[in-house]
Amino acid sequence: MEQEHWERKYHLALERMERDERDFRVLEEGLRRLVLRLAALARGQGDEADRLLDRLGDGLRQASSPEALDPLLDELADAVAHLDRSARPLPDDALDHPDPPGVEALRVILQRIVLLPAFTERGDRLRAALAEVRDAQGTAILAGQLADLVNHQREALRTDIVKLQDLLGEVSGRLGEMTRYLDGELEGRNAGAVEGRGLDSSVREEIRLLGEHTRDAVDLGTLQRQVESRLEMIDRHFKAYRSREDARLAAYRDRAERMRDRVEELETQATTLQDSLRREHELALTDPLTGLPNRLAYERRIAQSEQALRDAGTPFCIGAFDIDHFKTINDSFGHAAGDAVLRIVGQALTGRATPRDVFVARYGGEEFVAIFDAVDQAEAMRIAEDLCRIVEGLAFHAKSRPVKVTMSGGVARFDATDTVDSVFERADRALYTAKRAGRNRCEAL
Ligand SMILES: Nc1nc2c(ncn2[C@@H]2O[C@H](COP(=O)(O)OP(=O)(O)OP(=O)(O)O)[C@@H](O)[C@H]2O)c(=O)[nH]1
Repeated sequence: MEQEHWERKYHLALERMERDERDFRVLEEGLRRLVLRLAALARGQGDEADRLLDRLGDGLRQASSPEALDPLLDELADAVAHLDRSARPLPDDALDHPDPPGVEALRVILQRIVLLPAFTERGDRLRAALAEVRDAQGTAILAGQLADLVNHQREALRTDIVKLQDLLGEVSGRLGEMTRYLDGELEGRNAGAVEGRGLDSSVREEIRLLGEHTRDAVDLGTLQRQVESRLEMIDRHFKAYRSREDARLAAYRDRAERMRDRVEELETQATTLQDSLRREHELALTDPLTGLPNRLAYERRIAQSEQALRDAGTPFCIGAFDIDHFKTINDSFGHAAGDAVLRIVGQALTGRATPRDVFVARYGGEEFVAIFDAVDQAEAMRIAEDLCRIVEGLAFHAKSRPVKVTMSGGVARFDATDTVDSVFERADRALYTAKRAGRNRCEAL
């Protein structure tokens, strides 16, 4: 509202000045006529002066502006200065008399001049000068002064108008820019909203003061100073706001940067932790000697098979395996050789010869356990015997001597009434049956 108020005020001032300029044009025309009439009055002072007055008359009719008459007026004043002192003076009452028309016109124009505030001082002087006009010389000088005055005021007026237009352009541009900036700020950013509102109210206050101070400004200079000082204040608020905003943004970026670093650090830690947990988990489920799944892994795995049987009716069997006369290997070739046998047998049981869906784990000591998913007992037996053949086929040497390694197995199918323990117990019994039956073979129960 305040902005609208003073903008309207400036536009009014501009209109007034344009009106004044039109008045000046009328004034200029009046001056032209006045000089012609004064020239007519001055006629008869001498041939030289008359010739000049003729030229002045022509010049006045053709000249586009009073400045163009300056040289002629100078010439005229010069010629008049050299006239015979006894030349005929103007009649004493020439200025008071309603006639001749030149004097009346002069009066009218002077009245207009003195009505304009900017002319008051000069108008008074002109009026005084007018009272002194008694002869052609005085007439020419007065005409020159009038021309000067009009030119001077018209130039000053034009300069003022240009200045005012520049000022208005600057004010509108600056405020427009600021308004757009503030609109964007207040709309888009919550964090900066408080600061933005602070700036907004400061700017509004400055605009209010601007309106208040300029309301009473009487001339363009004062108006300009007021506007400039208010704009300077607005600029200062704006810059302070921008520097606070920049600082806030820098702090925010810094915080964001630190947070990103921290998140990266946490992500790395989480990955490391995950890796180590996975390793721990694998270790917990792996037999360290053979690298095979251990008994715990077997227990988890058989729970899954049991679940598949209960959910989808998928049958499965298990096999219990034990290396034959393992104690003898230990006793004959040492515990390390026994360990080597365990490793080699373990690798053979989980190697390429074993079907992919057969799960084999080290159960403990020299015992292994297998889960045969989705097969009946006969198929499980066939696979178990294959495994025994694989072990039998291993070429193991200890102390450069070939050592015969064989394995016996017992197979049991997981029945609906079975538990993990009961099925294992049956497979184990089948294993001992195989042992009793001569080893290196498999039995099923
Ligand atoms: N080297 C080694 N020996 C083990 C390990 N675990 C158990 N043993 C040995 O394995 C042997 C098992 O022997 P037994 O249970 O008597 O049976 P066996 O000699 O295999 O005879 P059968 O099973 O009847 O054929 C024992 O001597 C244990 O000390 C092990 O991790 N490494």
